[in-house]
Amino acid sequence: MLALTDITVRYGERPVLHGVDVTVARGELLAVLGANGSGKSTLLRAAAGLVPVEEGRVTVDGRPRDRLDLAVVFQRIHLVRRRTVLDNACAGALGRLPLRSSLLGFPREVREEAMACLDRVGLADRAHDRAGSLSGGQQQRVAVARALCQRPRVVLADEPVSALDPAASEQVLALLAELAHLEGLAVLAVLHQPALAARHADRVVGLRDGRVVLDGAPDQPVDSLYQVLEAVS
Ligand SMILES: Nc1ncnc2c1ncn2[C@@H]1O[C@H](COP(=O)(O)OP(=O)(O)OP(=O)(O)O)[C@@H](O)[C@H]1O
Repeated sequence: MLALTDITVRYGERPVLHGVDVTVARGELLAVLGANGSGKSTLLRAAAGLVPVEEGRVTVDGRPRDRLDLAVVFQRIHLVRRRTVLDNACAGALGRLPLRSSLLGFPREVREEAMACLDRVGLADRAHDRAGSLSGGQQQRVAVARALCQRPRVVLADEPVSALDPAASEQVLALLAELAHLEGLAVLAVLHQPALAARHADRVVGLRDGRVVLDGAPDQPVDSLYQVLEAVS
């Protein structure tokens, strides 16, 4: 479904991704692991079209990626805290609504769809509360509902649980896996916790210095990704 092929990204003169190939199948949760600075977020941003790709291509089902194909969930949860949970979920539909209709308030069918998305993440009963009154884990689930309301085929999650406690992290990862498995989405999640990836992902990709150095079973040893190269004396 999602294919990143031969992706090279440079920040100024410095290459940070060197011809990276990554695919995510429909119905699959792929975890991207790697040490700080290995290029995980840059890979996700390249997939989302948020950084210019010097070489390579991003396709969804073999076609050049369309902006609406992909929804992004960030580590820092960007909800409008003083608006309701439902309004925040509705915002996922903005990309396909004419400007005028969103200025007048979300149409009924969008509100119904957003309610269904909130139900999907287990938060329909909080729909009319202010988003800012929810816990961090609940807010991240609202962000997932907003992503779903975009009707994407691919979900890209950039360290979605880094700010959450262990129980909320398990819940959000389990939700992302469920969306992949039951809704047939391709989900790519950048993670800092190999143990979470082992429990929830279908496959892991490991990056080191902007290159893919492992790709396979989620419970394989990944220590080598985090080993600091010892200085040669
Ligand atoms: N906007 C930017 N301008 C210049 N260099 C950048 C920029 N963003 C990232 N980099 C550099 O690119 C490299 C890869 O960064 P990236 O954020 O993709 O790594 P990461 O694996 O996600 O790291 P972390 O785990 O710390 O979030 C790093 O050396 C970083 O300093």
